[in-house]
Amino acid sequence: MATNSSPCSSSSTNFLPSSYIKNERTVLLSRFVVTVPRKSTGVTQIHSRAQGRKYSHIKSSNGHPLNAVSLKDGLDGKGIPVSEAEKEESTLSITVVGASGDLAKKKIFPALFALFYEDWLPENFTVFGYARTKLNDEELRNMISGTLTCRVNQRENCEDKMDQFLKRCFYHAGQYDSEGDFSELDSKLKVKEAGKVSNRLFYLSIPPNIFVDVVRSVGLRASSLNGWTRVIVEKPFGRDSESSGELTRSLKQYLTEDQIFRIDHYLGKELVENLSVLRFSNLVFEPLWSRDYIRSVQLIFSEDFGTEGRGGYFDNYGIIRDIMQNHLLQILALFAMETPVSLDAEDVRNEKVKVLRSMKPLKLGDVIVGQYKGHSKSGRSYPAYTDDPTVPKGSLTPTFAAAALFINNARWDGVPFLMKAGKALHTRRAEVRVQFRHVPGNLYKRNFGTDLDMATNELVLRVQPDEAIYLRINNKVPGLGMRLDRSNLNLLYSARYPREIPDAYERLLLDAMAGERRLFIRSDELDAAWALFTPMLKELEEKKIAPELYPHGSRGPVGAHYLAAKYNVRWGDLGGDDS
Ligand SMILES: NC(=O)C1=CN([C@@H]2O[C@H](COP(=O)(O)OP(=O)(O)OC[C@H]3O[C@@H](n4cnc5c(N)ncnc54)[C@H](OP(=O)(O)O)[C@@H]3O)[C@@H](O)[C@H]2O)C=CC1
Ligand SMILES: O=C1O[C@H](COP(=O)(O)O)[C@@H](O)[C@H](O)[C@H]1O
Repeated sequence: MATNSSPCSSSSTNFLPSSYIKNERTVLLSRFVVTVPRKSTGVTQIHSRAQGRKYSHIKSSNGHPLNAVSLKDGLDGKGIPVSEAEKEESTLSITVVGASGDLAKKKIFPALFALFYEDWLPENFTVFGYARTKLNDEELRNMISGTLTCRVNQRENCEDKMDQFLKRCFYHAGQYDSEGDFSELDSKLKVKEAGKVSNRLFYLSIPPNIFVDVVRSVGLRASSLNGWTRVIVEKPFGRDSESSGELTRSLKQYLTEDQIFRIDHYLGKELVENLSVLRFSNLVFEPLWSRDYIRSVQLIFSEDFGTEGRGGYFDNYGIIRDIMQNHLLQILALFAMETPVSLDAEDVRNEKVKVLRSMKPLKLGDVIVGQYKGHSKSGRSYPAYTDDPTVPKGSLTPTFAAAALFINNARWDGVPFLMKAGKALHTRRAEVRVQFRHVPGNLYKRNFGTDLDMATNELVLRVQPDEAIYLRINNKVPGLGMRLDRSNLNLLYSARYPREIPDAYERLLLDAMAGERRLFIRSDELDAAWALFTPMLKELEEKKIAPELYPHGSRGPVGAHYLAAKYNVRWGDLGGDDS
């Protein structure tokens, strides 16, 4: 079967011709219509190898079977049905570029192992680590073995599974801008692929200044000749509209948009994924989902540790770019979008872009910034942000910010979407809080006391830790009198679903393998997101606005309260009676 003959449409298919990658190599290939014959292997043998594995019916996160998604309804690039044998003949190699780094060790290798542990990876898979650090295969295995864990509730065969997984892991040391080094990687990949249809996923777990170098080398020297090639790009995608646009243009010299998987790991979190389910599959919520009933929406992120070792990266970005412009804004878009036509990636992303483009660019007057200072408590001292040796002295980079955003459409006109994000605060938490309006003419007003705010209903989606969805309602305290209190209707995940919740990276890696783009950021979404934040960020930096200092481990600067008060709202996380 010929696989290399023509440039492909933008659909996702397991048999994307190599010309799907725009580069010298593929231009050549498409010009001379090179075809790579697929070696055939015994069908019986392949079937027996595949017996009992989940991968033959893998589902991506929107419920599509993996094969249906990645093989485009079981057709190859020319509409020819692809047999089961052919599907199983393909290989998948996942190359983690920046394998020696923090994210790779902490998240990516463990997520790959978790997928392997639960039989989500295909039969023929290989994992390669790539970085400059000189390591051999065994050293890579030793390095990552310390961070692999088995599901708490399924520890059987854990050691065996780890050994099996580690045997599939290999390492190639190379420079990020060296086409020669990537050619060598290509040769090693080919050996593992053994002439089968090869699908290649590259995870760029590296600093952003080398994204383009790597994509160039991958595109020119290490892309698949007969299968698909996809690249997962980690954030930050630029630091403003211009640099983000420049990055997108540069990447698109070597890749098509459909090959670029811009990851925002918050989209892979269980509760974020559930947001649309909650809204669109329950009759009770959607009718309330508008300015008619909702008084404010709050998106809150806090960490109880500082930049710790990442100060060098962080100082160039700050909390607004690190958390708000991506993670919190993505949640906002999912929260506020109209009902998509379907769960297909483009339908969902079209709705998200519409919301983002309906928003008013953030004004400096609607933002407050803070930075943590050193603090001593119970004989222990906690460092200031500027005590980090990788942070320049006198840095004005915000480690905390609160902002009020507005959506200029009929559904949300006038509703403040308040965001708050900070490092080195008193707790680690991420949540969405929906505050409903006061009950009009309430029969029970006098039972609430003077503070009507205390009596508003609030729906809380606690993304982490202790995933939960709860609704704060007014309730009669049992007894002969008529005393009301606020109680929670509480769906605590650990009680309802005792199974361990997969890490966000597992879901996202699986989707990238399946060619499912719904949870990845499209370039127009990214443009719209930067358009909202860039003017304010520029002004903040040009005016050298000094952040309000807050003690390490505190609840953050008081300015956040004034910002909420400006819109007649209180932060819901400060009420103190959370479940
Ligand atoms: N760590 C985290 O929690 C998160 C990280 N990210 C993003 O993921 C990506 C990777 O993050 P992380 O693992 O923390 O990054 P690291 O700083 O650990 O870098 C990863 C690897 O890249 C190489 N590298 C580092 N600096 C340079 C440089 N200046 N020039 C060339 N190579 C360099 C190093 O490998 P070697 O020297 O061996 O080549 C290093 O091990 C980044 O884009 C980051 O923003 C996103 C979310 C969370
Ligand atoms: O993207 C980032 O996210 C982490 C927080 O992720 P979480 O899944 O642990 O909540 C944050 O620490 C980091 O600064 C940021 O770059």
